[in-house]
Amino acid sequence: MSDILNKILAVKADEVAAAKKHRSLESLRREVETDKEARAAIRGFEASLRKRIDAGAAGVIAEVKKASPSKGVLRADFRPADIAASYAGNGAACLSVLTDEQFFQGATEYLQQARAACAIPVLRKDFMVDMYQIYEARAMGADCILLIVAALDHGLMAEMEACSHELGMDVLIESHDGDELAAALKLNSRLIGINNRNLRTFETSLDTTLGLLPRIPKERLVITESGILNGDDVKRMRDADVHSFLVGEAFMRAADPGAELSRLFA
Ligand SMILES: O=C(O)c1ccccc1NCC(=O)[C@H](O)[C@H](O)COP(=O)(O)O
Repeated sequence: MSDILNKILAVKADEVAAAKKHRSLESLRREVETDKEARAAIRGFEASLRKRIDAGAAGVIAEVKKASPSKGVLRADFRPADIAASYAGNGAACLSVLTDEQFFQGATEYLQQARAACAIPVLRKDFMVDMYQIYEARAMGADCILLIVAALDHGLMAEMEACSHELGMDVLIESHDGDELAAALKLNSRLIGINNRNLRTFETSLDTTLGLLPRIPKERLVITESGILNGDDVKRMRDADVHSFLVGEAFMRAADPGAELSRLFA
């Protein structure tokens, strides 16, 4: 069955094949592994979230996303550097920047512009299907990558996680149901994302996070993702002891994304 997630994954496989023709994995790997300056400049993604949470605040991963398959264009006047500076100035712990072009109107340059405009860590938000993209993520300056359990078999996911850690990046493992969560918990990363949105149907419910929460050991850091739209949503999560949030649409639709972050998480 070809749902949107399958379509995205098929396009990704083609994109990676094309990228490898342009530049080999060996060449990309060599650049990443020998760039000591870039390695030293990696910003700690998990550390930034934990710092906020330990101080009693929410750990907000603020998303820089022009458009999405479920909602279309969210922000026509899209200036990643301004958005990033606005988020950082209003208490975001980290950024998530869409680099997928075809489905989210994202770009590698947007990640680079956003990261250069602030001092907080940046997640490359894309659909990883091949080891090549892990090196690509580091080469473009990402501090963290996303692995979506629904998109990967366990062996490849474990290999991608190990490689990312070796390169100094943190890894956010995303799941949406009990089986995916069980697979996520077999990995080493402490960052466990629960996506409230079903990526195949777009149905979104915060009950997804609340339902899976009791199964997650305390040493993992739970990040509730998608569908956080107002103060009641934030309160519902914080009352359940969930203090990390990945938010896109609510900020992207606001005239001033940073001011909206500040208002939502006041
Ligand atoms: O957002 C979509 O329409 C979408 C469709 C298919 C795969 C992934 C998709 N979104 C990625 C995300 O998970 C969200 O960008 C992120 O969690 C923020 O969600 P929101 O606050 O609801 O914009």
